[in-house]
Amino acid sequence: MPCWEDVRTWRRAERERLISRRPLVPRDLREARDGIITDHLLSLMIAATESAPRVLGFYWPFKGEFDPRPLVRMLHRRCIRLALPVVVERGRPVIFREWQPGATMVPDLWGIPVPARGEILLPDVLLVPLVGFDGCGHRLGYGGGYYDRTLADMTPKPFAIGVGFEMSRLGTIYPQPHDVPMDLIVTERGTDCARPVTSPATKEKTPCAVGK
Ligand SMILES: Nc1nc2c(c(=O)[nH]1)N(C=O)[C@@H](CNc1ccc(C(=O)N[C@@H](CCC(=O)O)C(=O)O)cc1)CN2
Ligand SMILES: Nc1ncnc2c1ncn2[C@@H]1O[C@H](COP(=O)(O)OP(=O)(O)OP(=O)(O)O)[C@@H](O)[C@H]1O
Repeated sequence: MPCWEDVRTWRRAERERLISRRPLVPRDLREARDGIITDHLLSLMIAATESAPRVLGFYWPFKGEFDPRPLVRMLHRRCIRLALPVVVERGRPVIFREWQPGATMVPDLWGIPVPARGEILLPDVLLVPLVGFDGCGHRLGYGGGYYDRTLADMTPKPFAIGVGFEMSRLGTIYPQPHDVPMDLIVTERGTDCARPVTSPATKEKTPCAVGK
């Protein structure tokens, strides 16, 4: 494994490359791709499986991320509670504040809207945006380490679903000890996971299906 200094330099360049490619995809293709991912996630979440949430942590999309808002509006109608990550301190885990349709939003440090108020919740399933990812469920984010710190800190650990696009797939992200792998990756091609997953409900190890 290369040293962390080299990995950090490589990650910075890869992030820039991957983020700059996202807006180049024509809008109609992006919308179609988001629709397919929404359908995959909806089937995962309404099935009685390890990925059916009581409280779903999602994110407010920025920089061309998959838009989970149509999905969460459907889940809200099914009485699933929803929460958004809020950075309360740089370099610390995020908290999750409840979000409901029509909630008053305020911009965070990066201009990402977060709920102005709301109960602090502990999601049992988490949607995590991917800047890049590899076939072992490792992800590249924006470089702040927020999701890694948050997942390392949460007990019980939520079922983490990385959401991204096939164009962001990498051979490896050169995983480091602090990188927390996703339990499942969802792209427009389907679900992808190379390791056994632990159900938050049963804590039993279940073989991870690679379904397309
Ligand atoms: N939609 C969304 N919301 C989210 C996240 C996310 O990844 N996506 N977060 C997940 O963490 C948290 C916000 N964290 C962020 C961390 C860094 C940057 C960012 O763009 N940072 C630098 C580059 C950092 C570096 O390379 O050192 C930049 O301004 O370009 C943005 C958000 C919580 N909310
Ligand atoms: N659990 C942790 N405790 C302390 N520092 C951490 C932890 N997890 C990650 N970091 C630090 O965060 C920094 C960014 O890590 P990394 O490059 O993996 O970010 P990322 O996964 O792309 O970002 P994000 O998780 O915000 O999307 C690194 O310097 C790393 O050491």
